[in-house]
Formats: sequence, C-alpha cells, structure tokens
Amino acid sequence: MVLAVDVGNTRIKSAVFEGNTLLESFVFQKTDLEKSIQNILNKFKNTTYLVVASVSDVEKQAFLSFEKVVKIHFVSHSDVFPFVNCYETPQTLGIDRMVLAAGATLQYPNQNRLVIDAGTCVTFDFIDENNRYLGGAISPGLRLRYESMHNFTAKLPLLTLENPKDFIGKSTSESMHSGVVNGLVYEIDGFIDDFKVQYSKFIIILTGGDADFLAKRLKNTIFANSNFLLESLNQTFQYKIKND
Ligand SMILES: Nc1ncnc2c1ncn2[C@@H]1O[C@H](COP(=O)(O)OP(=O)(O)O)[C@@H](O)[C@H]1O
Ligand SMILES: CC(C)(COP(=O)(O)O)[C@@H](O)C(=O)NCCC(=O)O
Ligand SMILES: [K+]
Repeated sequence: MVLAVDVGNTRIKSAVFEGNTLLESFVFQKTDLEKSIQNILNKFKNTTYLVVASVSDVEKQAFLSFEKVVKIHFVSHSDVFPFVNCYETPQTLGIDRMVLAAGATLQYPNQNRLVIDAGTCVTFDFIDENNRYLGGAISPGLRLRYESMHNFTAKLPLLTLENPKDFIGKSTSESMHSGVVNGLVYEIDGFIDDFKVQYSKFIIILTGGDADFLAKRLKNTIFANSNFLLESLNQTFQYKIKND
C-alpha cells in the first residue's frame, strides 16, 4: 500500500492506494500533519511507502519520524517523469504541476492534455500528444482573490465563497462575488478557447479544492476529479519504481 501526501499551500490532501485503487482519502491542516499521518498509518497497517509531493514550506523533518515504519519518498525534480519537460525554467516548475503532468501523460496516452488545478492558485498545464510538457499559466485561486481584495483595499470586506446571483452585481458583496466567481469562470473558459484555436483536440482535466464548484459553471463541459493529483502522485511513484 502507498500513502500519497499532497502538501499544497492551503491544505494537505492524502490518500491510501492499493495498486491503482484509492481506498480512502483525507484532508487536514499543516498543523495536524504528524498526528493525521500517524492516524492513517495506524488504520492502514500494510502501508509500505509514504510518497510526498510538496509545494509548501512544510519541513521534510516532519515526516522523518515515520521512517521506522514506512519507506519515504519525496518527489523531486530529479525523479524520472514520463514527459519531456520543455519549461524554460524546469527547476522552478512546481512539483505539483509535474505530478499532474505525469498523471495526465500516463492516464491519457497519445493525446493533447490540459490540466487545470483550482487550488490556492489556479494552474494550467499543457502536455501535447508527443508527451512534451509545454507550460501553462498561474493565477490566483478563488479564496486568494477574496482575501487579496480585502487585504489590499480599505473598503472591501472579507467574504466567503458564494454563488453570484447575476453577472451584474447590485451591491458591494454581489459585485465582489460576481468579480471573483464569474471572473475565474470567464478566465478558465477563455484559456480553453485559446487552446482550442491552436489544438483541434485535447482532453481537459479539472482538479483542486474548487474543481466541483467551478465545473458546473463553465461553458465548456468538464468533469471534475478532485482526486486527480493524489491519483497522479501514486502513478508517478509506480512509474519511478519501474523506470529507475
Ligand atoms: N475547508 C476548506 N479550507 C480551505 N479551502 C477550501 C476548503 N474547502 C474548499 N476550499 C477551496 O479550496 C481552494 C484551495 O484548494 P486546495 O486544493 O486545498 O489548495 P492547495 O492544493 O493549494 O492547498 C480554496 O480556493 C477554497 O475556495
Ligand atoms: C503555482 C503553485 C504556487 C500552485 O500551488 P497550489 O495552488 O497547488 O498550492 C505551485 O505549483 C508553485 O509553487 N509553483 C512554482 C512556480 C511554477 O510552477 O512555475
Ligand atoms: K494549483
């Protein structure tokens, strides 16, 4: 069994896999890391590997106490990946984006793929049918948009995510909900439309904490898979074991 752990900038997501089957998934805060991992390992005693992909400042140290019971692998830029990395600064490419690109490459062979991860930031990643990772885009995620408008203005309140009533906001809060939610929906649909101009066919994978909320609002029909990063992490690790 593999315990896959995705350390994002907002939360930690993890799941236990038996082969390719996800047995159970968990979400927790960084402050609960050690306690939560311990609980998972107590429940799934046959776990042999702990595989970590982190884009956050959580220290490796926090995991090392588990070395007595499991083998630990921290996914890094020097691992083997199933795609050719064409990013001009490969060493600064987020590990989460590399894992997503690997998962898309392995799960959807021989086709163009666009991966959208709506987390703290929204990331767009494109891997073409020749398995070349081309790059994409990074922009603020939904919660970050609400927080930054509040933090960098004098008059805007801190709101929590809400469905906009209409695209025409008739109050401060309605205007902010429309700007944040409709703005991101237009952005995602706009990017997809731009890709459609250059690539006649590609599959789209939408994941991240806001994937379900966004999927039903997009003009383009996209099915969200909130577990795509964890599934990809498990697959990236299996690929590494086979190809190292
Ligand atoms: N309980 C929650 N705590 C924080 N964010 C949440 C929660 N539930 C949903 N979200 C949404 O998830 C987004 C963060 O996604 P997530 O995938 O957890 O980020 P990351 O991978 O960067 O840690 C936020 O924009 C927020 O709107
Ligand atoms: C863009 C990100 C902050 C996204 O992180 P997340 O929203 O998943 O927490 C992360 O992938 C990152 O730190 N990337 C490094 C820069 C790059 O990918 O080019
Ligand atoms: K992201």
